[in-house]
Amino acid sequence: MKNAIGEFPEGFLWGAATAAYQIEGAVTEGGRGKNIWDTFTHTPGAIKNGENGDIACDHYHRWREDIALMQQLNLDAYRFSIAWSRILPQGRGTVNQAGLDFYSRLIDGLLEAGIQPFVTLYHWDLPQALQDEGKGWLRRGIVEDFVQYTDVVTRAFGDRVKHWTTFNEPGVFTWGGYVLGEDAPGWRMQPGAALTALHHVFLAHGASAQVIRENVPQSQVGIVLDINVAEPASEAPEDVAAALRFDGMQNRWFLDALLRGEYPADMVALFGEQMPRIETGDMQRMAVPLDYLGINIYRRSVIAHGDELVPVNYCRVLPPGEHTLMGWEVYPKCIYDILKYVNERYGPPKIYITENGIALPDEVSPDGHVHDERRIAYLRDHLTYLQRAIAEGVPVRGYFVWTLMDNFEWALGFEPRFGLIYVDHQTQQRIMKDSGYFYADIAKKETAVK
Ligand SMILES: N#[N+]C[C@@H]1[C@@H](O)[C@H](O)[C@@H](O)[C@@H]2O[C@H]12
Repeated sequence: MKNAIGEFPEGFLWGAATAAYQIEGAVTEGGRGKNIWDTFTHTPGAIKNGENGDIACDHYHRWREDIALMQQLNLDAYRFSIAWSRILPQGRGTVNQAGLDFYSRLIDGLLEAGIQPFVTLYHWDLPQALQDEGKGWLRRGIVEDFVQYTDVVTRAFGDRVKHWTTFNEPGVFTWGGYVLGEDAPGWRMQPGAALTALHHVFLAHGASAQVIRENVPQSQVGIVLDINVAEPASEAPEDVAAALRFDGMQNRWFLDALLRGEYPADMVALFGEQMPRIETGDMQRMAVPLDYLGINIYRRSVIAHGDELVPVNYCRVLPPGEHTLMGWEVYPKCIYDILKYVNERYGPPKIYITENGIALPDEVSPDGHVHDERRIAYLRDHLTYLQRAIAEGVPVRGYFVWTLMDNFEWALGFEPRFGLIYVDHQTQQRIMKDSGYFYADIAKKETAVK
């Protein structure tokens, strides 16, 4: 198909992405159990401006309106996550039928609108009961809980949902949740805790993939990683070495483990005593074949030696130039660089760009519109580099903007606006931004030439 950016493969999917906790709200409705983000956001000082996702975008009640907006965007696909604690309020055991019913209605609505559902099983919102019972992902037994959750939802929706992502950004929620304290459950522990949690997530991923394939004929199974090419801040040996350690922690730890069944030797040596306990067969259990790799990409990573983050000892350098409301550099070539990096080293069968977008201080102009020219430029420039990577043979089969609508941006609350659709979080009014009209034009199918 051809559009204003250029030529894309036939069947290329134009989508947008969200996550349950960031948009649904209704946290005490429909039998939903408490999760770790409910707890974390109500912890004083944890979230900017003391904000939380109790209401968020009220998507739980407004999903029909939101599907209509997806149709206006000409979306082929919609990536969303299921809240584990809506399905299994205590994390395991009794299934909440009202939770299944909500997602069933959403999936039926998407299909009726001609939009393919791409489901993420876990986008950071662990049932609080599992956290309370045994420190959440630090307990190896959680793998069986995730298997039960996978079994319930794939039996319920596998007749209509074919694309299943097990985890979103496992590195972020383990490192952020168990080391940096920036994400739920907000623990500041040793990197060893994050590595142990991550090992159990990898095991849960492998076990979940098998259940998905057993329950869903013709399923497509993948995982979403935030991979990022590291550039040394200078030619100084300590910066070059720091960039290699960043590449090891940010990229090879995940790609080697999940695609090759081994942790990278240089990082194993670096972590030493902090390595997780690996039981016989673990590495084979996690390295199950994938139908696709999801990549979230926002920026490049310029890395220098740093003394804080022991033992990886790297820090990010922010180059001059345009920056987003997240304090991230705008560097569109990052999408080309990461796709070439992954394809040349790992050669996954299929890749989706599962998140790409920019946080801006969007405002409604007196004319009632949101003139977000910078987001249009960001999307246009990244898509241009994406098209170049595809033209050079990288098997990218779809692109999902982060995000459909302005939502709860975790520890930063509602201030960073990433949406194609503006949301007034007081009134819940939705307004299509100029970038939404731009994206709708990109995504629209060429009208058949009569
Ligand atoms: N920050 N930021 C925006 C975006 C976040 O809102 C998503 O939930 C994550 O998957 C990923 O970090 C990217």
